Amino acid sequence: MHAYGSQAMSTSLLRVLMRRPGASLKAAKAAEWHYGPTFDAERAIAQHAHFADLVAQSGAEILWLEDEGDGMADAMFTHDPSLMTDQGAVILRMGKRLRLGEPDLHAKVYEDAGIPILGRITAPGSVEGGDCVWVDDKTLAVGRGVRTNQAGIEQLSAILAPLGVTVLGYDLPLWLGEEACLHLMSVISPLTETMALVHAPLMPAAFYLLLKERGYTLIHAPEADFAASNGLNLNVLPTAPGKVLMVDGFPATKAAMEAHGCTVTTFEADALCIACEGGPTCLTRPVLRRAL
Ligand SMILES: NC(=O)NCCC[C@H](N)C(=O)O
Repeated sequence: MHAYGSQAMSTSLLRVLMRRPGASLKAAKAAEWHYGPTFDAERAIAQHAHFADLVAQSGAEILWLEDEGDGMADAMFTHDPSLMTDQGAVILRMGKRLRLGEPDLHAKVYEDAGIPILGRITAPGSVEGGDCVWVDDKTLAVGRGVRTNQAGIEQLSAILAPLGVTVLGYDLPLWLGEEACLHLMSVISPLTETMALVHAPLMPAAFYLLLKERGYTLIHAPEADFAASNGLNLNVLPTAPGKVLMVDGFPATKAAMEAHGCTVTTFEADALCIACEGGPTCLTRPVLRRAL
């Protein structure tokens, strides 16, 4: 079996790139990184360790990056600096200035692991992984917003065209402003190949309609949970179809997924996810997903 490859969001997670937060997170100033009032680096590190245990227990092999003090506090959100395809990785370029160094970390991991790199997004283009959603294995939806721009979408489209992949760009709203993190994945988490948890009011309308046309079942996450969690109730990681990891404390969202047959495991993440604006999908870059 190949040790890489994924053009899906919810098939079984077999291999994943993660970065263990450490010295850089401890040194991070919340105001500079736009972290919220519940930020506490020591607790975030402990919560990340528990989350990583759950990922490992799901059966996924974790490729680890270590945080030894390079100053890249957000690099624990490994979903964003690269994208995986069935043919290899694409190295992205971050829209958040403080994160510009991260794609090189991913390029090195892939080179060391013998995973081909298909291309790289270059200035003035920017694309973050959190803005990319595989609708099916030949259709990639990309949110155009504060983090991902039109130049980036055009570059990504050219890199993926030889794979027969169509890239569709959708405008995101500004919502809480330029400094905040609103990715396309902030308003949708695929749960199976045809079911997703969504926050419809912030979804690009044309994207919402595309999913309905494709026969997706859209589960509307309770709006009170979305507001209370800074949107992190919605950011759930499938480790297999219908089997997800989610941030603890939002039972109504959990119940909505369970009512659709999902198995949901929660972990405490107030200091990690809610404070740092990134959930379980953001903390993981799937390297290998397969339908088993
Ligand atoms: N895919 C994601 O939604 N990633 C979350 C990234 C959070 C990080 N603090 C950021 O602002 O980029």
